[in-house]
Amino acid sequence: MLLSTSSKTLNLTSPQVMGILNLTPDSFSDGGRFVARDAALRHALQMVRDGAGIIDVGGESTRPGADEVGEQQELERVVPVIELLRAELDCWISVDTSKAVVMREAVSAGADLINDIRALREPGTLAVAAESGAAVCLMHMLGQPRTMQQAPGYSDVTVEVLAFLEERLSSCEQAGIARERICLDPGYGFGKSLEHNYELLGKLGRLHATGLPLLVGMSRKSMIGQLLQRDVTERLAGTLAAHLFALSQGAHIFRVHDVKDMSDAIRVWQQAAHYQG
Ligand SMILES: Nc1nc2[nH]c(SCC(=O)O)nc2c(=O)[nH]1
Repeated sequence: MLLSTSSKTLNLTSPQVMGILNLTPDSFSDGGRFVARDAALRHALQMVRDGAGIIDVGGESTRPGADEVGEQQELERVVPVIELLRAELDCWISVDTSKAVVMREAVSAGADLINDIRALREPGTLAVAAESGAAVCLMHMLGQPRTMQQAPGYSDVTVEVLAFLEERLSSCEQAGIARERICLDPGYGFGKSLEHNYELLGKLGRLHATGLPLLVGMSRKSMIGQLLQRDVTERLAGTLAAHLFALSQGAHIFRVHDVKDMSDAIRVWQQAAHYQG
């Protein structure tokens, strides 16, 4: 299984860890720690040393209830950092954004993957993604971050998430984005109740129907915190368990804050899986 841009390819026969680099002062789990550019670079370098194959750079917090960030502010947060990372790192760089202009400038600055929680539904984003040549992650979200957790409802969450992703996939293909450039993400915590999230994790294998790589992101999220009644600094064990379950269901890319721990967990899991009958 591969994920490609117009000029390079990511080998997904081995699980890939995507390290989260939040450049937003209100990010719920490390808000404000990495706003300074040199701190951002140091953290990214450490995540690569710890096993990250992708660094995900985000300039807008999309935790439940978060307010939107303006275009100029998001550009000023992410573009200089992507330029800095590009100059120092060989790994893939993704930009976590839903804005067309941020996608365009981030890819020009060296981003390899457009990670869009709104699955290229915002104005101009399909065209920008298509002409950028970057890889794309299409994620399911019900509603918008400000209100998505108020009363999410589905008749069958897995069926509806799969249908949404297949619809976005066909929109991408019509826009000229080749399937080899696309990975899919069920969007844990984005318009889902606790039960919806765990049903979607338990049935994650259903999303292989698309034949595309799967990216999952559950790191320190409320689906861990609510179940365990743990605050955000106490969610590592739950985070690792959830992502190893996704690995057992064939997921390919794991978007986490704690890269070293996730890399260690994957190695131990793979060592045993190697001997599985
Ligand atoms: N593809 C993808 N991108 C994301 N960006 C965020 S921001 C909220 C947080 O990290 O809690 N979550 C995700 C996710 O689950 N998947």
